Amino acid sequence: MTFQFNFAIEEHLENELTPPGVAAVTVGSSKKLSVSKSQKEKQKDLAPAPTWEPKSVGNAASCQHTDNLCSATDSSRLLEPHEKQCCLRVAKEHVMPTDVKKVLENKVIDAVPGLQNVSLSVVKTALLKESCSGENIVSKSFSCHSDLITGVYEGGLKIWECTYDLLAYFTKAKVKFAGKKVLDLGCGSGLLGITAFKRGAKEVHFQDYNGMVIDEVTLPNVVANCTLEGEENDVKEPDVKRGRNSRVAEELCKCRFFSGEWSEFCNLVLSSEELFVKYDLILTSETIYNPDYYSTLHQTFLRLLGKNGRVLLASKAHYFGVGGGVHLFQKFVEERDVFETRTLEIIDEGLKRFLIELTFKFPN
Ligand SMILES: C[S@@+](CC[C@H](N)C(=O)[O-])C[C@H]1O[C@@H](n2cnc3c(N)ncnc32)[C@H](O)[C@@H]1O
Repeated sequence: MTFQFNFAIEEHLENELTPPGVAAVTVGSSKKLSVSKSQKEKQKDLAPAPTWEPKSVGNAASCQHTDNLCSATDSSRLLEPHEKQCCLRVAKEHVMPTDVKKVLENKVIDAVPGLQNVSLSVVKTALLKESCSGENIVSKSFSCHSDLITGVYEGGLKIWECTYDLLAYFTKAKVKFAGKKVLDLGCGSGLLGITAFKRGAKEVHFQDYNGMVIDEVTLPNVVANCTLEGEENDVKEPDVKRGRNSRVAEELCKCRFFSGEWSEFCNLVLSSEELFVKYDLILTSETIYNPDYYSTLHQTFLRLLGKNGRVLLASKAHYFGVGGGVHLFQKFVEERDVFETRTLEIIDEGLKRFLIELTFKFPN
């Protein structure tokens, strides 16, 4: 296991935050941190080296080769006592500001094939500078050398590679979104939901564990993809501009944003409308890494998926360090006997990855 920290940060921050025994190395234009040799050797014992080898998944994903996952016990050593208990993060709906352009203030836009995405390194640097405000997930993740801290930060400030697998599948399999109600579950950057939205979904809901991810990444990404297109032909006439702005606002009303733990999120959405219409499609990428969450995740599908709906799930075969993976999850689902699982695709290059569909076994 290569134990690298993927955040690009400014040098002065790095000096302040580099824990003892950790060496900073420069890779290309971004700084990466690696743990001291003895820690690295320990990690080697935990995971077979070849499975951690970098792989290429196209331009956009090429900088995100490795996942640094630490188990609950590993990460809890670095947490405050109150954070060590597994807490149910309360769910909350995040409302789109009236002036949508405000969401993009201080954001730098990166190119992801066919989509806009705020630069995650810029977001992380800004969050680090804000030091202790908010959830402080970036500095905690930094201290843990991990892309995940169980119950504190669940990885939404990175685009995980299975997102790209699912995006490619949408095109290859001509997945239909028109008129559908879609949930991007564990959305992080929200690229799956954004694609569904751009391809005609009737309504798209985005959920992430961390409110900060929704505010700093998901919302800006939705706005960027809704408003930036055709910006270069920007019109000067106020009437035309007003018309277009109201059309954008109308479009954005089709999106809703939620943070919080899955069972709390279910309670919130189910009670948010008198007659909640369940989702036709639940899209979810890299959300089955932790077996402790399987029961809640299964319940979420059960409670929120329409009877003829389907879940499209993308995952690595196995997540070293946390223990989850496709076979374990499929076994869990089979034992519950509620959903049928079908393997749609196996991507067998670099880290083995799977695309899976879940549908109700007995829709009636
Ligand atoms: C590894 S990240 C993947 C992010 C994104 N789907 C991607 O592929 O880039 C896992 C996501 O699942 C969500 N998540 C994981 N466990 C969760 C839980 N127990 N409750 C709520 N959200 C959870 C996190 O918010 C996070 O965004």
